[in-house]
Amino acid sequence: MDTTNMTEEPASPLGQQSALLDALFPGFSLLSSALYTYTRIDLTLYIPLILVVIGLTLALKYFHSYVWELLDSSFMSTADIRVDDEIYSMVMAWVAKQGFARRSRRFVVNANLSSRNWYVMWASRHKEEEEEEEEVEDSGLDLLAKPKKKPPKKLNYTPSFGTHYFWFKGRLVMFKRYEKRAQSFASISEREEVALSTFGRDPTILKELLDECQASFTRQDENKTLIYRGAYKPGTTEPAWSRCMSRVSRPFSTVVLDETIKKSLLEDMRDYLHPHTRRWYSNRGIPYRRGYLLYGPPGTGKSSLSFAIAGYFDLKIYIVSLNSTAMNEENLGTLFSELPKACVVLLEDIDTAGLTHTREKPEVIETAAAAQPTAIPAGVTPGVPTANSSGGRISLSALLNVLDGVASQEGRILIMTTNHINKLDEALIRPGRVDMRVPFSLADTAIISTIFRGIYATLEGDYPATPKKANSVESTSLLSERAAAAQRALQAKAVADEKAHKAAVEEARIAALGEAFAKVIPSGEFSPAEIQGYLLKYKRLPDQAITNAAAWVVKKRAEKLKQVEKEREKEEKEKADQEKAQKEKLKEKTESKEGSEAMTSPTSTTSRSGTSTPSSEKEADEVVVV
Ligand SMILES: Nc1ncnc2c1ncn2[C@@H]1O[C@H](COP(=O)(O)OP(=O)(O)OP(=O)(O)O)[C@@H](O)[C@H]1O
Repeated sequence: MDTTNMTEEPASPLGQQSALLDALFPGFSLLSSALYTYTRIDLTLYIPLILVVIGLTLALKYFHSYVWELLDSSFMSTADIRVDDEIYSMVMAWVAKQGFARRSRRFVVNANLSSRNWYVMWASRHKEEEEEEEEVEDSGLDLLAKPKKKPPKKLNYTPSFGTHYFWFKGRLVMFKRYEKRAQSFASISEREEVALSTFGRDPTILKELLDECQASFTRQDENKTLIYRGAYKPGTTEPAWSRCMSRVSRPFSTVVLDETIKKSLLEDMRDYLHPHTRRWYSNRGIPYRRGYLLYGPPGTGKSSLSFAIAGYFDLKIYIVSLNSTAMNEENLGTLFSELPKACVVLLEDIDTAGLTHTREKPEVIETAAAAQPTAIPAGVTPGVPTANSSGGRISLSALLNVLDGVASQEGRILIMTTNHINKLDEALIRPGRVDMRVPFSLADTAIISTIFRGIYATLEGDYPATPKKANSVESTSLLSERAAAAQRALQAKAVADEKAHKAAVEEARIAALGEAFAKVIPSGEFSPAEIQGYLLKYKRLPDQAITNAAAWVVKKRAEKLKQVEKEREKEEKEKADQEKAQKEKLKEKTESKEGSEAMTSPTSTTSRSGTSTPSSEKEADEVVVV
């Protein structure tokens, strides 16, 4: 009897089906035979069941997404939020403060201020400001006390990709953050998309939510000047304004400037920004724009005044860096066309912007710009800079086109600052482009003492308030309520009077010291920035500042002399180098000319004069050339 066949394992029932199943589910036969060997379970028997389950799952998935899509398109309202729009930062900053974001199990964490996302910067900055406030409250008056060790910076959390649910005003809202697969080349933060949805066809609740996000964002910016700079939109080479920071608005009074100039500047701007003025301009066909030129030596307050103006009129400030490597006419035009209706546009140090000083050669740069209309990698503008003879990327004509062009938003205040007004082309500062010129000068006696008073005046919030004394009236329980109130009022008045008297005495003392200081500092020799820098070394020691002022003047003069000497040497060296280079160029030219003459000689020389050129005549030629 052949026992071999009896002891043999029964043939696997997979048989011929295995090839087909393997094609459908790779590795199926392997898995099935392994399962059969160890558990004696024949998977092929379950295939119909497995297929039904898979089919059902797919059908359910399809049905679910179909139903969801139907629901989404017919019964839901959705707000799509673009990541390159400011509202994105507003929504994310709001979301970061919500409970559902804090409880989220999958989240995005940001730690650093240099994050691309403005909302992170915003949130961190506000946290820092809150911490600073707390620090001020906690610290005493001991200025020599060792600073407390700061705790590590708090992290910011926002929900990660997926759908997150939360309640807003009794309605269920979905916060969806997902990846845009179409842009798989961009970084993950640039690919993301955000949307807010709610059930119901009425989107009012979403609009209310977005309003709240905006309100909470802007509430933090009260009394602040918002500063914007040109930047590329995330993941693109399209220029757009990007909010780079917000600063506590500088009170106009802290910029020291001739009072009449200040007053007329303010009146002019107030009139320009008046709601009726726009109509006045349009009725007369005059473009509703106004330009100001602030000129004067460095450190005299031009930028400070620009920021103070923006703060005073509660306008955003847009800073244009004409020197930026990524700036060209096209980008500048786009940025100007995207300015809001009323704002301050600041073109700083316009004389150093490398504008061509003529309007005759614009075609060179335009050709170059046309050849390179898009795809400017951040920080690089290939081709364009070389077209500009003075090294800038924008020609004067291009800038003028942008300033006057149809794309340039009406209603803006244009402020240009310069240290060298005489270096500017007349076309740039002609009336219509510059309607008011504001001179800034080195500090005279009045400015010196004003700066001194500004530094040493005791202002609200300089020091923590002294702890309140126990109210003696409270304890006198025998006094009637009315008498106690009267006494309290009297006491408060006495305290206020005493405070006012002390403040007046202190003010007079500082004013006298300011005058003494102004006598030591020569008028018209130092900029307000230099004087402020000196006084900051003696922040709380006005007497010492006066005592050491004369020595500072001597030191500063020596430094300035040295600087002038250095600059002169540099200029002389540059001049000598230029002359040398010119001579070498000429020499090369002459040599090549001689060479070509020698090659064509004697025919050419004979044809010119009929005789061979005598050496003396050749020398004479050379002299003429030189
Ligand atoms: N007129 C001024 N009044 C008050 N502060 C001033 C004045 N001038 C300069 N300062 C102080 O000096 C510093 C530098 O001033 P600012 O940047 O405004 O000068 P600037 O004229 O714009 O200089 P630059 O031409 O170099 O850009 C600031 O901190 C500012 O507070």
